[in-house]
Amino acid sequence: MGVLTGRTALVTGASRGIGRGIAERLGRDGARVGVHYGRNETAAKETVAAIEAAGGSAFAVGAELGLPGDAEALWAEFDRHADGLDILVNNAGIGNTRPIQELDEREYDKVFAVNVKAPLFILKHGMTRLRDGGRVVNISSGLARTAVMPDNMAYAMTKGALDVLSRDLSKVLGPRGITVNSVAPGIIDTDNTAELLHGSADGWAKAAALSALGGVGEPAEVADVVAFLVSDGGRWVTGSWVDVTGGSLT
Ligand SMILES: NC(=O)C1=CN([C@@H]2O[C@H](COP(=O)(O)OP(=O)(O)OC[C@H]3O[C@@H](n4cnc5c(N)ncnc54)[C@H](O)[C@@H]3O)[C@@H](O)[C@H]2O)C=CC1
Ligand SMILES: Cc1ncc2c(c1O)C(=O)OC2
Repeated sequence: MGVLTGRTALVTGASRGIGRGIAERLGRDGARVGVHYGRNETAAKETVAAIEAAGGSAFAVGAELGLPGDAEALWAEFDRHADGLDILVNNAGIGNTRPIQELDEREYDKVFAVNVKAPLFILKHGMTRLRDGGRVVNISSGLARTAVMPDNMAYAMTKGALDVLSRDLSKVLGPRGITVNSVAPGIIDTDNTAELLHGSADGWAKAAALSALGGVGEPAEVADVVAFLVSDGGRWVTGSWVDVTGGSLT
């Protein structure tokens, strides 16, 4: 019996990276996990298989985000597998945008559609499916609170907006005992940061130097904090912004 036995979770963008790490952890803790993906069904099925191989239960939920009607399409797909849920993790996101000098309206609209609009409407349509006492975690970024990478400003702006969603929605859902928090990773070793970390000889060392702990994070380090917030132990933490940057903001 895990601490989440009997709960149902949905993790968006769980086919790889941080989302996959969170999905695998919640599965190990006993939750039945909806593994959402945009296009890569094969990778999502690998995540489902990994959860099952570890003794857990999971199902894949396909829906491309950033398009009109995306949230309703996601829930229609989710409803085929489960009757309501206890835990929603909005993790899917586009991790990089070009510097303001090169940014065009298309790129701006896309990153806001995926990183801000989709979580808001996933929550609007998911609130009715989320059971009382439930949990919402939105994956933000340390960049919402530091100007260390101003060339990625449009991306950072989306996470600032997402943090306001976490804060204000905590008041809306609080009366139902549902907590809503942002979890903000620093640099984590994923496909999204492959160019930053491995694209130059000193990429990894420069990234590690940003953190007080002198390292680069792994998806499991984010997943461990999410696992706490969604457990019973996290019941009095809501509307909060949890720094999981390894001390990159100090
Ligand atoms: N890797 C890092 O250093 C950091 C990542 N983050 C955030 O963590 C979250 C996950 O990032 P990573 O695992 O690093 O990235 P990743 O690029 O490896 O994974 C992103 C996930 O989001 C999904 N996704 C992206 N666009 C989508 C769309 N249009 N429709 C449906 N799904 C879509 C992808 O399918 C993928 O599963 C993102 O919200 C990112 O902003 C925050 C801080 C640092
Ligand atoms: C603190 C910090 N440094 C670098 C990066 C992020 C971050 O949060 C991020 O989200 O993508 C790259």
